[in-house]
Amino acid sequence: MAKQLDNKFIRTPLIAGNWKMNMDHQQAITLLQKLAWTLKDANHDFERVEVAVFPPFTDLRSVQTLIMGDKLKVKHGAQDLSEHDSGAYTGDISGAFLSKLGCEYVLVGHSERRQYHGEDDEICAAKIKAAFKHELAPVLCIGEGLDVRQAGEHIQFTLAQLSGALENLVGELTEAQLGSLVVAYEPVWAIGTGEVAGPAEAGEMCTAIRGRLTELVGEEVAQQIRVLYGGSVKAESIAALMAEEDIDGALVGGASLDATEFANIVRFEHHLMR
Ligand SMILES: O=C(CO)COP(=O)(O)O
Repeated sequence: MAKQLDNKFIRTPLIAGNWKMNMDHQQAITLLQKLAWTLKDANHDFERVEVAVFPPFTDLRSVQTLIMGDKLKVKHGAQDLSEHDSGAYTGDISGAFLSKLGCEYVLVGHSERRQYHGEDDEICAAKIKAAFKHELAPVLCIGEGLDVRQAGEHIQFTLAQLSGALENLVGELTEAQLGSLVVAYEPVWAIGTGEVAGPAEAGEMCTAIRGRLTELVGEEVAQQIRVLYGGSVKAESIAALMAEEDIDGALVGGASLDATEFANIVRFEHHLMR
């Protein structure tokens, strides 16, 4: 979320861990407990840097129970949702169910869903709408593949994904809803490869995303929307990324499965003593 100070919006950094298809519900409890203890020992200020985890669907009830029971300040979300509320959609998960499980966020259009499940901008738009309907803040994932990057067309490609998902929705959403949106720039060539985008390159893209958001929703709302970077983020690379003006956090994959490493990413301002 963003706070207004002297007519300037201060966006609270968000460090989010996308566990993907890893950690059953028992492993999820162990990982989340270790993360919570590590951050508590470091006196982490969750108001200063927000922390969220995105476990597999089967873990969400266990995660919700642990967070509620131990009053943890870690937030949680889901990795996907159906564009439908209920009905004959075998295997799909409704945003209504996710909201009941305490989810505050939901990923929409992750590149792996675009790749393996054929999710396009139209489906992403429908999922964003469903997310807001069920009071979930959507995290819209966009980003180019290696071929597009090598062709030097990565900025227009990524901005087209952003516009494709949002432009027909803007008139139906409130400013509060739009301001709660999160956009995650995740260049596909950096996901799972160990090749993190350089801060300048990631920063340039996120500034371009902020510019397109301004065109779509206006300056005031665009300044509230957090733009994250994702793609091989590690404790050693996060600080330089966060120094970029339009990067408000990270969507972390592999490194989020290691509580100490992820806690060091969260504590990017002052890494934990190893
Ligand atoms: O896809 C990602 C997060 O959603 C990034 O994954 P990695 O951090 O493993 O590259």
